[in-house]
Amino acid sequence: MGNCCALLKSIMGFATEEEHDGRLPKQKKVKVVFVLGGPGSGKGTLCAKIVEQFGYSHLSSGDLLRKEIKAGSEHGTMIQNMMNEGKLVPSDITVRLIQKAMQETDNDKFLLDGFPRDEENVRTFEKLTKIEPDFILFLDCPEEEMTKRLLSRNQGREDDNIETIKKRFRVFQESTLPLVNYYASKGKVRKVDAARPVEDVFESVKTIFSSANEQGA
Ligand SMILES: Nc1ncnc2c1ncn2[C@@H]1O[C@H](COP(=O)(O)OP(=O)(O)OP(=O)(O)O)[C@@H](O)[C@H]1O
Ligand SMILES: Nc1ccn([C@H]2C[C@H](O)[C@@H](COP(=O)(O)O)O2)c(=O)n1
Ligand SMILES: [Mg+2]
Repeated sequence: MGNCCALLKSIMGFATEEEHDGRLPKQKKVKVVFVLGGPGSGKGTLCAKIVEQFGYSHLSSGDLLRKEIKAGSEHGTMIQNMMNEGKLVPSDITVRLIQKAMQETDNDKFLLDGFPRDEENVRTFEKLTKIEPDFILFLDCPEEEMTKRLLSRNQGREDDNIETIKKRFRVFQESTLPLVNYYASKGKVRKVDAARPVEDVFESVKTIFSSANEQGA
């Protein structure tokens, strides 16, 4: 590797082409599950349970972005403005945060919660990590139920207000659902009815992860 590439890698925290091959730097071969669903469908709630039972590490892209805002990083204000508008943050920023978190986590199994959200997220993730997801867990829930959950979540999220929630639903419909359909056409989507009580949803999720374990997926 040339000095220039090494320098770029140390500054930007990403691997050069020759290091890729489906692995993170340090030759880490990883399993990735994308956890998708509308705002308030229960992604974070279910991920916490999957971590406990199946030993994955949970990376929420929304949480990583919120950490950037809190840390007062270079992009913090822009990220905050985008989030308050229910818009998506540029993929380069989100993917680098995910990549860095994966590199810093001593595990080879990751749940990417709320990622990818659009086609640009997918393209950037593939380009920078060369990782293909094992499968997509899709939490299917009607907007009416998700709205009720978000308005009573009470975690101090500025985007949990009815105007922003409507914008987030629109982004989900227009940018994220087409991705779910794309992965479904490749047989990669495991869809769960998420409008039921948490324990019932988790029963379905457990079946999916147990079967993935058996198949070595
Ligand atoms: N199956 C469920 N039934 C009832 N309430 C639920 C269920 N799953 C999650 N909740 C509650 O709904 C709220 C939203 O859940 P959660 O934060 O897990 O959703 P999310 O998909 O991660 O949302 P976001 O996309 O906004 O991050 C939380 O208050 C959570 O406790
Ligand atoms: N891949 C992502 C994930 C999240 N964001 C932004 C936009 C979302 O409205 C916000 C909150 O995400 P959540 O915690 O609900 O998953 O974060 C993004 O731009 N790109
Ligand atoms: Mg969440």
